[in-house]
Amino acid sequence: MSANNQNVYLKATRYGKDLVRLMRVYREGQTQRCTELTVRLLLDGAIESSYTHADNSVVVTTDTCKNTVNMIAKRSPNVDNIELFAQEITEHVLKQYAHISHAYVDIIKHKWSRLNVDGKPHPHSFVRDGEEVQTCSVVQERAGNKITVKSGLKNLLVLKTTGSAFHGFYKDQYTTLTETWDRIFSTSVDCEWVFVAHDANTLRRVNFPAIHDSVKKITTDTFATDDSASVQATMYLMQTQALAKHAEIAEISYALPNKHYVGMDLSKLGLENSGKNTEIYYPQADPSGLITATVARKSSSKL
Ligand SMILES: O=c1[nH]c(=O)c2[nH]c(=O)[nH]c2[nH]1
Repeated sequence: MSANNQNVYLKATRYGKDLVRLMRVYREGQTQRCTELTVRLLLDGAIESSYTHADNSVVVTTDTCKNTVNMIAKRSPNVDNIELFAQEITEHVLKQYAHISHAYVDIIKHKWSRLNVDGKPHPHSFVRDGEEVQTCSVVQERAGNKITVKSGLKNLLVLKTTGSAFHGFYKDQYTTLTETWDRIFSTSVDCEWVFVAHDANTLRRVNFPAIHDSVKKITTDTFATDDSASVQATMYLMQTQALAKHAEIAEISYALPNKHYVGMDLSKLGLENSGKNTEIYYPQADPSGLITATVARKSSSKL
């Protein structure tokens, strides 16, 4: 049966190349820098006929999408500034292909930190010191040359051994959790913030790496120093501080798993391991709590 006979329509399209992996090395005399990325480039536009009429003439191949990422990486001085690099890709795509109306770039930047040898930064050696990644998501639209930029950090694993409580929660016949005034708090930070401006020139002036470092510092400083009443309350504190400090950020979202560490019952071994004497915990793989929130400005400020 032909699809044209059905009472259906093509509602949304988007295609391109995912998992484009690359390592960019910058050689600056004796010192070298490197950036490892995983990139996704998706396109949309006047491409309906490729789905509905097998018309490949409108298809910029996904192979070309991969080539585009690698070509821009080769000629760009900004690969380590992933938000700028992503904008260079979206801008190229809209200039090059008149029938493409939207370009979507998502980037994951993997962690390589410079190694120290005898206390000195080594010129060309690096270490993967943690699974934390930096992310960004850029959408550029031909109409009005509108650009949306999101930045993020993911998989930042943190833990504190005290300074966290959880009590006064809603109780009914299904509640078995005991209240605590002192517990381990551990989470893997997943955070994303959206920038206010919508044109390329304004966004070019934003110092994305500095804002990333600042949001990370607000996150870790607040995590460490807040006398936490709950994951919810600590998260909200992080969000309000990030918005207070950075006028460029329109809204900020977190997803924080509550990675439970449960005090072990060692009473059968004749050992006291409860209350203030809890020293041995079981790190529970699952389930974990999952607390999320987005905090935005009531009236969006301008850059
Ligand atoms: O900080 C917390 N928030 C919750 O919503 C919750 N629920 C729970 O069982 N423990 C916790 N901890």
